[in-house]
Amino acid sequence: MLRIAVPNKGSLSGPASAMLHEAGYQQRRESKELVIVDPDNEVEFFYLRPRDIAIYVSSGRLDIGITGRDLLIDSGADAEEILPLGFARSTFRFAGKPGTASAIEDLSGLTVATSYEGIVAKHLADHGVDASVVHLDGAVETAIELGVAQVIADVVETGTSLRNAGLEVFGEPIMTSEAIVIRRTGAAADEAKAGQFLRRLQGVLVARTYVMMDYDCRAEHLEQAVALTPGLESPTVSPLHNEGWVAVRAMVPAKEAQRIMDDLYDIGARAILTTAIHACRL
Ligand SMILES: Nc1ncnc2c1ncn2[C@@H]1O[C@H](COP(=O)(O)OP(=O)(O)OP(=O)(O)O)[C@@H](O)[C@H]1O
Ligand SMILES: O=P(O)(O)OC[C@H]1O[C@H](OP(=O)(O)OP(=O)(O)O)[C@H](O)[C@@H]1O
Ligand SMILES: [Mg+2]
Repeated sequence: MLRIAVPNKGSLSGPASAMLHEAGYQQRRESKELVIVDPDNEVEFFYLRPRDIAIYVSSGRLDIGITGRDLLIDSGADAEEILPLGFARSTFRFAGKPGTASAIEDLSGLTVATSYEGIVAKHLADHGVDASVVHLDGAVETAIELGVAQVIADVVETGTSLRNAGLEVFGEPIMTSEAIVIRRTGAAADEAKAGQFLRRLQGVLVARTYVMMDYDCRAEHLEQAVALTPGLESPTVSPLHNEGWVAVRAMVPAKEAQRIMDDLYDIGARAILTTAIHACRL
């Protein structure tokens, strides 16, 4: 049985369970369930605090976990990223009242409030800056107004929380984060069950980001058309009953589908269709 840690709360929880469900795994029916077994897929899911997941995985008691890259780095746990999942994207940044600081060097002698003490302390040390770090559990934007710190370091997605607190980011982003799959550092990469789990998630990522495109074009335009739709390996080309015409089928990035359809039309392709990919195994 493969043992997998899944976030039980917060920004990662809903999208992680949705992705696992899309990959064909059973997920919990209500938010108080702590452990569920999916016997058909021989997987056991443990719903844990996102911040604790790297620690469980590094201990070797759980094989795989879904967490945030920032949480993994902050934990300092002996676990490694094996697959980025493309949701819960954020940057991790310093912010303060306008005019407080414009670069990390300005933080000498100041106090930084954060929920990610591990990341911040290391980042300051790497830059040789001697600042104090105070750990807060959340809502760190308010720490400045209440005089606990002059500066914060926090997760920024839309920037709304900072704006609402009258704060501005400064300096270079400390890191960028997203949801990731982790395993214990150096754990066997090709372990059959873990490999199958990763292939399923990769299949979901591809199904979410690609569409299937079909079109007809004149044989003499095929090379031009194929340059627009190279596919993942190579497009399928089949003869049409009408002589001199071929049918082409290739996967294309969903974001570019409309532009590619326009370009194909311009070179004379017709009957251009896109269809969603429900699931895939590359
Ligand atoms: N607004 C956000 N947008 C995108 N990702 C976010 C956001 N807030 C937190 N995250 C990401 O979620 C993970 C932190 O999850 P965690 O559950 O600890 O905090 P949370 O989502 O802020 O939940 P809560 O504060 O309600 O406990 C990190 O990887 C962080 O980058
Ligand atoms: O840039 P934004 O789109 O505003 O998102 C970033 C905010 O979201 C998270 O807060 P959350 O609501 O989880 O509260 P918390 O600070 O108590 O964790 C994070 O800690 C930031 O405060
Ligand atoms: Mg939060």
